[in-house]
Amino acid sequence: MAVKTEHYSMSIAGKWVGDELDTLDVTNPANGKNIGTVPNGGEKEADQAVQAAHEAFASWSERTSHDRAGYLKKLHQLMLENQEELAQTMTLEMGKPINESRGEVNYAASFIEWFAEEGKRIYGETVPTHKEGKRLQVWKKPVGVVAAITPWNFPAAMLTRKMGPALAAGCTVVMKPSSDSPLTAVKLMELCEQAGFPKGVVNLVTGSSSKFANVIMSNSNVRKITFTGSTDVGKILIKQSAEHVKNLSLELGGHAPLVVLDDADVDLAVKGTVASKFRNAGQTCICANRIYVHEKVYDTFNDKLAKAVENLKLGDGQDESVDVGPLINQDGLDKVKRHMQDAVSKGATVVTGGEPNTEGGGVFYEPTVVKDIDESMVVMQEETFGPVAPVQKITSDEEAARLANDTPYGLAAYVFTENVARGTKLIEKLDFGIVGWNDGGPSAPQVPFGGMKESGIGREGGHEGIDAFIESQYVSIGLE
Ligand SMILES: NC(=O)c1ccc[n+]([C@@H]2O[C@H](COP(=O)([O-])OP(=O)(O)OC[C@H]3O[C@@H](n4cnc5c(N)ncnc54)[C@H](O)[C@@H]3O)[C@@H](O)[C@H]2O)c1
Ligand SMILES: O=C[C@H](O)CS(=O)(=O)O
Repeated sequence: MAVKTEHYSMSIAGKWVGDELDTLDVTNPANGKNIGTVPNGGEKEADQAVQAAHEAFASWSERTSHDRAGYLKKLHQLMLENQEELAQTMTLEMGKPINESRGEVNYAASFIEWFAEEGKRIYGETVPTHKEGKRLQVWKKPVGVVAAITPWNFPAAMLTRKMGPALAAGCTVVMKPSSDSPLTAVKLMELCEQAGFPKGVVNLVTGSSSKFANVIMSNSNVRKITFTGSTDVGKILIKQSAEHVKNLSLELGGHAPLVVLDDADVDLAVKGTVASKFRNAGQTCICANRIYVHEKVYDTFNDKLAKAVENLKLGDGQDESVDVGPLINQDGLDKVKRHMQDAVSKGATVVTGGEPNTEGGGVFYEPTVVKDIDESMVVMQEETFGPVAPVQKITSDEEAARLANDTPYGLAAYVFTENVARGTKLIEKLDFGIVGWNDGGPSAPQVPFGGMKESGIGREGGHEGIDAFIESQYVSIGLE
């Protein structure tokens, strides 16, 4: 794809705006080249977007769910028709291999499709009365204006996983993507415009996150804030939300354990480990971060995993044959290097990989397997967010459960065993919102995705995913 440095705009109240503002550069992490600029929006633009969403809310929420579904289904169709442009944009701005980007577009579109229909199933209740002359009902209504803040690692899916249910429920939306990957959001906004969403129903602001947060936390017209990103930022937002008791949904960081028991199908476990660990160069919230392998299969697993990892091709995601792209930026590379230096200094052994590669201005790290790991190493304590598979030996199911749960995080976990009883008993002990059992890729639009402990509050996707955008209104009807 020919890369030209283009300026892109924000969209507020159906108008493309912000061209008078300073700009933020968007950089291709595979080569460090500037691929575009977006407006560096501030509090004024955030306020304007909230006002536009507020003014559009009454008419949008009064439409029927079937009418709203029509717009969402049109957006779904446009996303699939424009899959290649969305995917190419995604790969250019955040490095994901092009085939993964194409997959993400389909995944992102699936949330729009699924929630177009789910919006038709927002049922109220009639509650048996306790008193003659009274009738008790529970009505469901859209929460109102929704502010959505999203991360860079899934530039399309993290937005549609929020805007899909929000719009289906009758809410209007103000989106603020990561400044590391705003261009996919711009393209998505263009498709919303083509789908015919009324002006102000969907708005896109780019620029300062903290200024955007200041506005959405203090503006009474914002009734819901939905955030996906790191636990550290999530904690900042929780504190900020206290002053006006803002309704928050949080999808935060992970540090997934992956447990291989001695009766596991080792080939399947290796396949699942590669699928989970090296997707998006290890930069997903549910990547296996800590791998625990029973001593009886430890050597076999490590040998097979190393062979599989050595077959992974590292390079520019625009190359169709590449399996692992760059990290998002130098900070991401530095964190991976820090984790590896700490592990090796404490006795870990690199089985394959283990080196950074910044040739041509990119920020790459070789797909890596490292063994002789123990829990004192930082790689087993902090989310690495990179293509490093640290493997620690275990001797029992009990030790597996103890080590797996020994983390503030609780997003995803993986268990490989062929024994139903062992798997059931182990998974029941795990404090994680998502568990892959003999499966390294659990995500889907129709299931509740989210974490326990410091991995978040609430769920996205599935029946539960639309609840975040609905208020229950109890109506007590006197018939005297
Ligand atoms: N649980 C999930 O579903 C999920 C999904 C994707 C990513 N993540 C997590 O996100 C992290 C990686 O993404 P990231 O680097 O973009 O995370 P991040 O927390 O640095 O940024 C996320 C978003 O928040 C914005 N932001 C940053 N500081 C802010 C502030 N003070 N106030 C308001 N907004 C602010 C950023 O601009 C970005 O848009 C990882 O921890 C990953 O596990 C979680
Ligand atoms: O990075 C976090 C994403 O939610 C992972 S997934 O694409 O939903 O599996």
